Amino acid sequence: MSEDNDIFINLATPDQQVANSSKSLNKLSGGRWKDRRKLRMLMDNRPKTSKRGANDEGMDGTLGRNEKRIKRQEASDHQGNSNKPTAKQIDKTLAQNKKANIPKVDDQIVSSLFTSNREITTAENTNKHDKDAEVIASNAPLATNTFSDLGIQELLLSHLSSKMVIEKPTSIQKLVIPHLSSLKNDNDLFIHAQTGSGKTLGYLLPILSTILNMKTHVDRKSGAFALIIAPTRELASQIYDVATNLTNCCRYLVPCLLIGGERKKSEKARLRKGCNFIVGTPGRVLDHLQNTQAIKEQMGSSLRYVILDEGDKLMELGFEETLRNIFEIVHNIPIDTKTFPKLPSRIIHVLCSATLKENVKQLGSVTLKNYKLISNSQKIGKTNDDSVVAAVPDQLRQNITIVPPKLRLVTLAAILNNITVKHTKDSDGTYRTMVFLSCADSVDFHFEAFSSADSFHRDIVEGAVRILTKGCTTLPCFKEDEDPNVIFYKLHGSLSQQTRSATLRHFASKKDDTKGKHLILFCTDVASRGLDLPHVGTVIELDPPFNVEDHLHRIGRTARAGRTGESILFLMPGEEEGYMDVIKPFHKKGWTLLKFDKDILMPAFSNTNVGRSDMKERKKKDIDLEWDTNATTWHLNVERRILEDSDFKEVASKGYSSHIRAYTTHIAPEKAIFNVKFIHLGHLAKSFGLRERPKTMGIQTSKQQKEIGESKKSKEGNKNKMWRIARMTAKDTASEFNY
Ligand SMILES: Nc1ncnc2c1ncn2[C@@H]1O[C@H](COP(=O)(O)OP(=O)(O)OP(=O)(O)O)[C@@H](O)[C@H]1O
Repeated sequence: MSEDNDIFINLATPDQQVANSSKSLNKLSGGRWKDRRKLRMLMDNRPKTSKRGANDEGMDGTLGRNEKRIKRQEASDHQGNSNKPTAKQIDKTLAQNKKANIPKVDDQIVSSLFTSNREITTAENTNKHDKDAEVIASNAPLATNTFSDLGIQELLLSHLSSKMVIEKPTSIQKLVIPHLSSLKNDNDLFIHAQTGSGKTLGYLLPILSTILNMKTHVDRKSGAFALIIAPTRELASQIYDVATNLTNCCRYLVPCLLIGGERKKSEKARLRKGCNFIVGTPGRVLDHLQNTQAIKEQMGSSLRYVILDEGDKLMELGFEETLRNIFEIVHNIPIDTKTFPKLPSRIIHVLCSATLKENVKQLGSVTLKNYKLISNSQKIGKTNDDSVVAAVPDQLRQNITIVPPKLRLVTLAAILNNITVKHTKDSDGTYRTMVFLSCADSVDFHFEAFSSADSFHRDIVEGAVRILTKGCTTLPCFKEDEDPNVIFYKLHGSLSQQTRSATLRHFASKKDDTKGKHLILFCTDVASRGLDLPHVGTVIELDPPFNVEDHLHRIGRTARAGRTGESILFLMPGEEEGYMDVIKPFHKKGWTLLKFDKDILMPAFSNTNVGRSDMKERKKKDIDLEWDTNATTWHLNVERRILEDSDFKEVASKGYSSHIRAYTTHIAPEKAIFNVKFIHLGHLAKSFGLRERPKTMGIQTSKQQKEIGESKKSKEGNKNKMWRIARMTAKDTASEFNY
């Protein structure tokens, strides 16, 4: 199939064909969208009073609006075409609009959100969630076992129960703790378990317990017993926090954190003072091993455990060489078995991963000797590249919504609105929502779109954490005279380490300024791995994940350690609907298909009155409680901001362009599902508040074309040009999008 053929797949829909039969329709531009709509309806022979269908080609003919419209159409057809406007009438209406001095908006066609959308083909949910079935949380602590049964040292037992409120082990801890605590088992370990099943305590507890059980005097000068390496700074910091929490019961043992973005000098000073657990990212750990003498001295007599957390991600991010170098140095440090005879006589390697992929096996062959695989084999599914991935926790409620590209932003607003209404109005509990996006620029756009519509917000962490204040109306449930109770956050790899850390700290905090609020974090996949943020209630995947593992890790930020949680995956109509077959094996408990209009937009935009941002006070006659009108007004407010604010327009254009480029990086086996050629790019631009695709994406001015001497390429369509540019840049920038 040619590229052109592919591209046109999503352009023609039955409604459009009808609409396009009237040539002059395409010429409608300028004036108010309502006037153009009226005119368009007149030309379609629709009665004046008719409302737009929720989704003219929507799922199951949703809401019956489409049906009603067709009936009206049939009735008027029956009466003959006497109502059909003549070309003269159309010209007259346009002239009247002109005469009335109706402002033109950039001379662009402001398309409606609810028309010309691609048909949703999924009529039936083939993996339906059974609401009445009994669900046992699969990553919860076990009722019948205790840490004492597993031989955990007494000091630690009382600390776990009194200070950390952890009483019973999870299933993976039950398997790992005895193995790592016993001197008889000196084979390496491969820990493979569901998200949120407590892997961190699974390896930290037995190591600390073994050290305390030695009954030998130990302090920070005794040396480093364990080296723990994680792929991201956030995850390394989190493991460090857990280690610090645990060692609060024996403060003479000290953990140390080595991550990029922090001052190396102070890390060196800490290493010189002595530490017993080194936690870090691969690059920084290697840097110290090569340049800081103190770290090697720390490891001389004591190092017995090397842990690689999120092994598959370490390999995916290209750390193999760095890890090889780390191991070469570490293995060359001679072990003194006499000082601590009750520790293993060799270094035990532990590899943690929720995925058993070829690259992890490769890492295993570099690092593990005679390893034992510890996993919960009943909860495993296979991906299309034959990797084995732990399935979704049973108690996680998955939802999927198929949303046309034009409606993605407003549907997201509606979901955030509905969660805010449900969880913050009558509760003082904090509710956390994470929204996953494909790239940093898209995170920036969504953060700005929701948090800085007007002056009603206050920065808490400069440019990355914003609390909304009285008067803000970015979500339909906000009332001008009430505090919105919402804080927005953003997190991606282009922010400084200080900002990233401060943002996560605030998002995770349980203090007064977050109490009773809805905390909403827009983030890239930098937040998908291993992060254990307290009580994340909902995970929204606005952009589809780049592979199944990422999907499972993203949604794994909720429903952790037996708690409940829900996630919502956005897919676009058409090829993307096929993604449900890809993730089906991992969702043993099924999912619920949400209709974007009936289940999401209607509850958010009914019985409210979204005011136009360009009108201070609304006249009574303008008040329209129809949900679709409110949704359209909300979207037009965003579009208007973009037209008026050139900085915001740039953020939106960058967000859109990077989003498209990121989209082209979907893995080869999923290209039949996620292919930029299938997307209606103009409609997608709308979800970034843009009324047309940014020119820089694929349209070169004639001057630019001359400059680069590419006159031949002028024959190339805009869409193909953009696709070509995207393909060219995708290769170089792939990693930038995920992190
Ligand atoms: N035995 C337990 N009882 C109750 N809570 C626990 C227990 N063990 C761990 N937890 C809690 O469970 C949460 C998840 O733990 P952890 O981050 O180690 O999971 P994980 O398996 O590493 O998840 P991921 O694969 O997503 O990284 C943490 O908040 C932790 O405090």
